[in-house]
Amino acid sequence: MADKVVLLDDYVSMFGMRARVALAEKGVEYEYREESLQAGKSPLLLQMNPVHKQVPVLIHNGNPISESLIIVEYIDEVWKDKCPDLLPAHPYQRAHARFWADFVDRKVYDAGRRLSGTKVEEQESGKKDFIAALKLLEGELGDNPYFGGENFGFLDVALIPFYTWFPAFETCGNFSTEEHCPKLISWARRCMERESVSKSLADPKKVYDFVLFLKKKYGGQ
Ligand SMILES: N[C@@H](CCC(=O)N[C@@H](CS)C(=O)NCC(=O)O)C(=O)O
Repeated sequence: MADKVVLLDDYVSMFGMRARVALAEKGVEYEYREESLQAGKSPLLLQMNPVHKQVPVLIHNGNPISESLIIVEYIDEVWKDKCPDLLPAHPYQRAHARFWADFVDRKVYDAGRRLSGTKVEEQESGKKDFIAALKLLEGELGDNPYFGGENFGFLDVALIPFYTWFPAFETCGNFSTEEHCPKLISWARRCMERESVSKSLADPKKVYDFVLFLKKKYGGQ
């Protein structure tokens, strides 16, 4: 029997984009179900992710998998024969890739949320922390084409969706990521040359519109 794969997602979600990129890398066909979170959560989302009630959720033959990094690992393990593994083979390198992906969630996401948020007192510290986190990631990239070395891998999948949010962050914080982290921007452009990435990521203009919508909703300027 053919696999039935469904992705519950929100178009502008950086976490959902990770699942989309990983599925595209592996050439997995799936049904995309947009959860318009502003309009409320669907009964299916609440049933499939009763703990966090968040997207993305991957439903594979009826079994739900939540949390974007866990989803990417799951996709990598299940569709092994489709393309080179996203996670490295060596346990130390796997741990290293997971460490930096976790860093993206703790530092980059958190700083971006603050810098594009509505609390003026948090915006400046968010901007400072965002640039500092990207500089650390740029150091981790070094002179490699990808975080996975020569091959596009797990940390590339974890970070590249944030690139679609950069214009919104830059406009909110009045700065240029490229001025601070030119090598990281070259990396992002390299990733965008992959069809699996370019066809899976959101349009940055729509992301920016979403940020403006949130600002208006929660009372920012
Ligand atoms: N750690 C989660 C974060 C997921 C997340 O924050 N999803 C957001 C959309 S970007 C969501 O569903 N928000 C609705 C809510 O939290 O109620 C992951 O990596 O999947």
